[in-house]
Amino acid sequence: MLEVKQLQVEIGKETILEDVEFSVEEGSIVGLIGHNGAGKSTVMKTIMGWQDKKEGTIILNKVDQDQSFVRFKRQLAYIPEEPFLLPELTTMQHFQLYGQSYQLDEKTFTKRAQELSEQFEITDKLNEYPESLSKGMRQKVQTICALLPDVPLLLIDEPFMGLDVHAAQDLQEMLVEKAKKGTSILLTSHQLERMEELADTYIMLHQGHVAEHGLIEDFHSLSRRGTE
Ligand SMILES: Nc1ncnc2c1ncn2[C@@H]1O[C@H](COP(=O)(O)OP(=O)(O)OP(=O)(O)O)[C@@H](O)[C@H]1O
Repeated sequence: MLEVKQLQVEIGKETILEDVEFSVEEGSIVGLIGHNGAGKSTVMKTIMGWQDKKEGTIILNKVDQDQSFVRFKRQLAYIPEEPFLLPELTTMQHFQLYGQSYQLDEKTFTKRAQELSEQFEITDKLNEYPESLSKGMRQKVQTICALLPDVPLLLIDEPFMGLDVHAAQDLQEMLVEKAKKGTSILLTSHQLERMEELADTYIMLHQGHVAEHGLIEDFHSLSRRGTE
């Protein structure tokens, strides 16, 4: 589904990612794990095209990022670590912007926007601008934007960070449901217990390299062994 090959990223003179290779299967949840600064967000941003790569190929459902960027991009949605909302748009206008850019038909858009707003309990915030929302609410708006379209791949950076316990649990269940229906999910989280519950496989980055990868059960035993 997603194939990342020989990815190299430089920022200024520094090599941030070197020879990063991994793949994500259809309907699987892959946890991208690593210390602060390991390169997790850079992987996400490079897949999104927010960060240039020096070398490597990124292919999603046979569409090469370098050859057909618009077709590539329409197949994925991203929830960045920090909510990235436009100050001049209300919550609903953000949803509409995403609905249009992913070409959702009106009926599907209205149904999903309503369902997700109810699930995330922000129906009373639809006409508010980002500056009057709390951080957690902005995170919810950003999350809903990414969940509105049914894309083959979701990239999610620290999805549970700003969310309260209930919202985090709801989101976890929604992601599992999405994956069951065939969506592939690549996510980062420092909340390793949640990652162990959610992910099928893991990729551990260390200083811009893939240090380890495997089934999440094996990560579980490794992390336990480390604390014993
Ligand atoms: N715009 C930038 N300019 C310079 N260096 C950067 C920039 N963005 C990232 N880096 C560097 O790239 C490295 C990887 O950063 P990245 O944000 O990908 O790490 P991360 O694994 O997501 O960390 P965290 O867990 O703290 O979110 C770090 O050393 C960081 O300082």
